[in-house]
Amino acid sequence: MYERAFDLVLFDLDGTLVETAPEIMDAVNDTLSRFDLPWVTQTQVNDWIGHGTRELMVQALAKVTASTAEAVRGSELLARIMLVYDGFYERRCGTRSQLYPQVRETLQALRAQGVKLAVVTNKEGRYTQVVLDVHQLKPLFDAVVSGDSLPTKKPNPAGVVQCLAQFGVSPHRVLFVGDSSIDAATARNAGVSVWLLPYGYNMGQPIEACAPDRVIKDFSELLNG
Ligand SMILES: O=C(O)COP(=O)(O)O
Repeated sequence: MYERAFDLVLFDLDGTLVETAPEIMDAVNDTLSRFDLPWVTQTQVNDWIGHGTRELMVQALAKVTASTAEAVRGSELLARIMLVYDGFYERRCGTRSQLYPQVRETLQALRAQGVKLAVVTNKEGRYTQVVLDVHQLKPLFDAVVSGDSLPTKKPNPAGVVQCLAQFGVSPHRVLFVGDSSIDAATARNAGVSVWLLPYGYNMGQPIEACAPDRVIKDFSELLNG
């Protein structure tokens, strides 16, 4: 039984709470089509998720224009692409994403135990809100920190530190639940425990390589631990 081992549990979003990659790929390819550029594959998109949507598009553009990420980052094309992506992502969001098994039930059970819950994602705020709204997740969280909420993103621990301060919780009472080496590094940088799920987006690497405190097979282990 969980028995309040943690007073605050922080969750990554993409690949942890929600399987988002299929519709992200759709929106990326909608956008690339609009600019007469070739499509990218699902595997490529999965491996680019983790550093925020803008960075994902940097990688996609570098790939399809045979350019470098550095050249794309400063380009005027990227700015125009992101504006177009916004519209396509709005339309695609909720069409092919889904909560992973037992996510809603587990979040509700943790709340019933008095555990504070927060999302700490590198996804930009405008996209985070769309995903949380579409899946009716907002009421389940006490705080949401997105990739552009603060001057830094994960693996910088600032988002975690902000949540600790907001809820007055010390690091040894905090758990980070994620799906990637970015989440593992974030938790370590903040001095909190980290449990990782193997089914998300970890840039093609096995989750064990991140050396989390635990690898859990699904959300039920957050309650039955
Ligand atoms: O949008 C991204 O690339 C990453 O989002 P995540 O931090 O929720 O995995």
